[in-house]
Amino acid sequence: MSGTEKVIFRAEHMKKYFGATHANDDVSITLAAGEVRGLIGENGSGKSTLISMIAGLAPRDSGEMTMNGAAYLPQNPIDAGDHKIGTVVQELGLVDGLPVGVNIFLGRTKRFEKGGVLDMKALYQAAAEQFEQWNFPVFPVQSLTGSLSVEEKKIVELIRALSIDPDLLILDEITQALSLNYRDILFEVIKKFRNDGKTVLMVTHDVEEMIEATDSITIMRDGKIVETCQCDDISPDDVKRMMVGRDLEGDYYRSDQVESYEDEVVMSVEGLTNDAFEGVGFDLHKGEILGFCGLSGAGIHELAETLFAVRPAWSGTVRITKTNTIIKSPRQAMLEKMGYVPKDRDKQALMVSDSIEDNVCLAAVDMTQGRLGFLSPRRRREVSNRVVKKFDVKTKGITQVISGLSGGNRQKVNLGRWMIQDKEVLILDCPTRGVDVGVKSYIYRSMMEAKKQGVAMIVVSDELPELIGMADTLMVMKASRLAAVMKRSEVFTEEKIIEVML
Ligand SMILES: Nc1ncnc2c1ncn2[C@@H]1O[C@H](COP(=O)(O)OP(=O)(O)OP(=O)(O)O)[C@@H](O)[C@H]1O
Repeated sequence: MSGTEKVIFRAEHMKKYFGATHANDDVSITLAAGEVRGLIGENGSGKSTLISMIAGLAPRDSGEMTMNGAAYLPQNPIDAGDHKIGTVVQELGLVDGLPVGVNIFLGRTKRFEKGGVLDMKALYQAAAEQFEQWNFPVFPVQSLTGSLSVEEKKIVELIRALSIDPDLLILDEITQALSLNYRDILFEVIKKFRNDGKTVLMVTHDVEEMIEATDSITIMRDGKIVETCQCDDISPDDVKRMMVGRDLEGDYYRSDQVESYEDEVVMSVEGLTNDAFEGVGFDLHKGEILGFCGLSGAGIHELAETLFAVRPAWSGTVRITKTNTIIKSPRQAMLEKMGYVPKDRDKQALMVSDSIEDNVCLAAVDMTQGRLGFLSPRRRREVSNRVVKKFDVKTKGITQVISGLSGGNRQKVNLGRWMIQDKEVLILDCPTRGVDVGVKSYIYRSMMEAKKQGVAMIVVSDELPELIGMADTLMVMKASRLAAVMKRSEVFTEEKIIEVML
């Protein structure tokens, strides 16, 4: 920032330890009014830790902060809100058992009290108005929050942060949870903040997106800030190099432009229907990467759940052709050599209070049995260490509890525990959500290796470049139905796909 700009927020010499881990090591950052600042760094570099201290979620060990010119030491997120700082954190921070409207004003319901009683009608009305004010479709504000999708929950968190009328809005990896239509609305919100002279601090692992959306970028590495640069003078490769401290070589995605897989059909889906989609049918071939995309509400994430029988089908079948088995439960799916990585890693996939070892071995139980069929502690350790090593999980060891890992490192465990197994069909819902550029390219390489060995993959994703870069076949869903099937050789372009999606 230049010397003439008004400083809105300042943090100086912030330090935070978790045991021996120095998560923030003398971090200083200054944000100006009307500035959109990006914060980027590898998984575990300390971004969320910094945000937690600013948002009043975690106390600092040392360091000073000011907000709007006054000393700032938030006791909790409500206190941060009172100082005009609104934050959307990386992990979902809503109470599932409360209505959407109540979550939006949680801890701030006093203004809806009349004679000591909450005026729920006024609260719901105000919640609906918040959605309208920011041009989001109004969600059912009286419904329980637990009934919403991951994406919808993120929007509720965003609306909650916006409802405090913040001078500083902090967004920790929100875009990766959103489909294109909601991303567009979010970018309009960010523009409005800039135009109104307010400030945004945003974290995303998508370097191109960050350069597009922000004015300047602060880069973190190993708990320290290494650089802050203006977006006008910087390329995506520059940012990546500063993040990892070296050049990242090679392309992310596969280079061939023709679909390539075997004739053998490994899974056949017919007329699959439930509350989220209708009449979905396709064949999945050995070694095929089959991508699914669609706007929010198209049903792609629910389809992934249904293929693995986590969500019931009302009609239709998912059949594994080799054994002619119709999949009716996740257990049966696992026995039929299927694996599933859900989008909601903390609620649907991982046991966050348990260790890396327990989480790996739950999914890879077949690999951890000894000769007599009992669980072998030695094999459990071997398999867990293999995941940590192969996926470069930043941790002190396999006994570390998942909740102590950064978001991206949790995702590495979530994905790695399936990818090390001898599976024939993998269903990957947003496989690279929250992982940094280096790990992303490793995941894509692992997918290509698995493909060569004949593993068939269904990749559901909100990232079109990822699907365009990796899929043999792309299925575009619209309004709960399959709207188009495209082959790699037809050359997928974002324009073509978006045209079908809209
Ligand atoms: N509650 C905790 N207990 C122990 N260690 C923690 C805890 N929270 C974070 N850490 C450690 O602090 C370091 C920084 O983590 P942080 O979540 O800030 O990284 P990040 O840059 O946000 O990563 P990501 O991109 O993966 O979200 C990591 O090594 C992480 O394991």
